[in-house]
Amino acid sequence: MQLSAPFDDAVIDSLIASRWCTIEGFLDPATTRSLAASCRGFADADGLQLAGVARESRHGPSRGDHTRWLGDTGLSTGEHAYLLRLNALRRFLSRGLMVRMADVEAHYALYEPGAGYSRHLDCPGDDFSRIVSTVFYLNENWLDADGGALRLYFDGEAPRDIMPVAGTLVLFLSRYIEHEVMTATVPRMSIASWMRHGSTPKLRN
Ligand SMILES: O=C(O)CCC(=O)C(=O)O
Ligand SMILES: [Fe+2]
Repeated sequence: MQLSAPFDDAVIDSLIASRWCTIEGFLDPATTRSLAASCRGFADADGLQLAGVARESRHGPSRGDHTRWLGDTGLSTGEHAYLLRLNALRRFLSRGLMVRMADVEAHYALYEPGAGYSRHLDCPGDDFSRIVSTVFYLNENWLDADGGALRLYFDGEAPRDIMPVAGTLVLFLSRYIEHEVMTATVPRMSIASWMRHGSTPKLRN
């Protein structure tokens, strides 16, 4: 797959109609594998930190993932490819949704077995600078029995579970979709990203 492969207009239609969608094969398998190896490497070298909400808050959502922001210490080839593709998607969505998203922020996340992230919105307090949330999954050979779904909640409808399978990118409108990371029985790796209005400082949580 080319990094410059076009995105399907159905992505825009789904985001408008349902406020979420998935893109399969967002990156090629080799790049996806290299990102998984980097995430594992950071974990092994103590290069991930317990995420902000877990460290700082006794109220609000509880969260057990360990994270590392992309770009804090330069970019690997795989990270560069990921951010190129994500920024192409940001420009595509900005046009399609007619919302100016100027910026992305992205972090690796590793959930060890038993860790989750309770039901929450990605817009803490009154900060609505995050417009679109995306999560790119890095887990090859994931089984339903491993758990670890991302559960999306909707008013008056059954929740939807997305399995964190390598190559899948899930997208949703940050302001509207409450969601939860269910615990897994094996380590669960991803890159969570947000497309934002560019005018406010990054949230870093
Ligand atoms: O990993 C996921 O599926 C979702 C992560 C999430 O909700 C977050 O980082 O805010
Ligand atoms: Fe979230």
